[in-house]
Amino acid sequence: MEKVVAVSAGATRPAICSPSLAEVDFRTSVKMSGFFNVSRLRSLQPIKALEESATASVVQESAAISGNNLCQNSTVAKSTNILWHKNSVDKRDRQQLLQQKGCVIWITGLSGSGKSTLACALSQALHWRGKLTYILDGDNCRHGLNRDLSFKAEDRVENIRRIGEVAKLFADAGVICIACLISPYRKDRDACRSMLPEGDFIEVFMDVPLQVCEARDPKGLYKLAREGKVKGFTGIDDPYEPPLNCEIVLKQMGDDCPSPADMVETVVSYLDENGFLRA
Ligand SMILES: Nc1ncnc2c1ncn2[C@@H]1O[C@H](COP(=O)(O)OS(=O)(=O)O)[C@@H](OP(=O)(O)O)[C@H]1O
Ligand SMILES: Nc1ncnc2c1ncn2[C@@H]1O[C@H](COP(=O)(O)OP(=O)(O)O)[C@@H](O)[C@H]1O
Repeated sequence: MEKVVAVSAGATRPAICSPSLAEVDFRTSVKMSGFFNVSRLRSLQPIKALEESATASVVQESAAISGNNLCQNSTVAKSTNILWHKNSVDKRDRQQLLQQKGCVIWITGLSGSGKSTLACALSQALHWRGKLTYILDGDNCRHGLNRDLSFKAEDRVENIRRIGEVAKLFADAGVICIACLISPYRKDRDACRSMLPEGDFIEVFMDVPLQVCEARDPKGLYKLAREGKVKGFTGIDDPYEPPLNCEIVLKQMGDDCPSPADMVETVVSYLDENGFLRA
């Protein structure tokens, strides 16, 4: 796997700015050409052939997209007598429409390491390039989808698994899905990786020292954890397992943390070089 280390802040990088007219025009034309491609595809393919291919590939599709590795995950499958329904519009069609490849950018790191800041800046930069993104933020998901989960180990495992499953659906929709959650356990991040086709899970490690995160402490939670008022806080009295071999490491160099714009550039370059920004 390729490892990219971000340069330290101080290097001159273009600032994130609003879209130019040329970019807006490009965006419009991408949408239009995508629409015509899919319409043409559908009109050329007889309905019967579509139905046959739908039935024939029940097993393949469920293995590729659904849960062929469900048993490796934390939950045991309890549903029985279920069949996978294949749709006539598939991931390739959606990617053609969007002129991009669906994938998951999984941002992991301590609280305060800058996960949400990067996710937000990255989503904005890609949006301006006409790319469809969606952010799954751990904090935000805990307001709804994962509101029943605490921070004890088994609930964190389930939090990671659910976000992994949702991220997989977004990637299948052709979207560049940005998941940003502490996800402290290596095994569970790897389980999310294994849900996706090879190469489509891009793990980004915010390699920021605990002291820096603690000094930032934007929510005051480190202070509460040090005072013993919040128990089981990651990095203080709960573990964080850094990735061993992830795609991108965004590392603090000396006293300088790379700026969000530098980090965005590193990730966008990776996406570009690996073909995710075209169909
Ligand atoms: N005990 C404990 N440990 C760590 N974090 C805590 C805890 N309690 C609350 N918070 C806040 O919840 C945010 C982390 O949620 P995640 O869903 O990303 O966590 S995890 O992946 O399930 O470990 C995290 O947000 P971020 O700072 O954005 O990471 C914290 O603000
Ligand atoms: N690259 C950066 N350099 C300096 N400060 C940053 C950087 N990224 C984020 N921050 C600041 O650090 C704090 C935590 O960032 P946040 O994105 O909320 O982290 P996380 O989502 O990992 O908890 C915020 O106050 C944010 O403004």
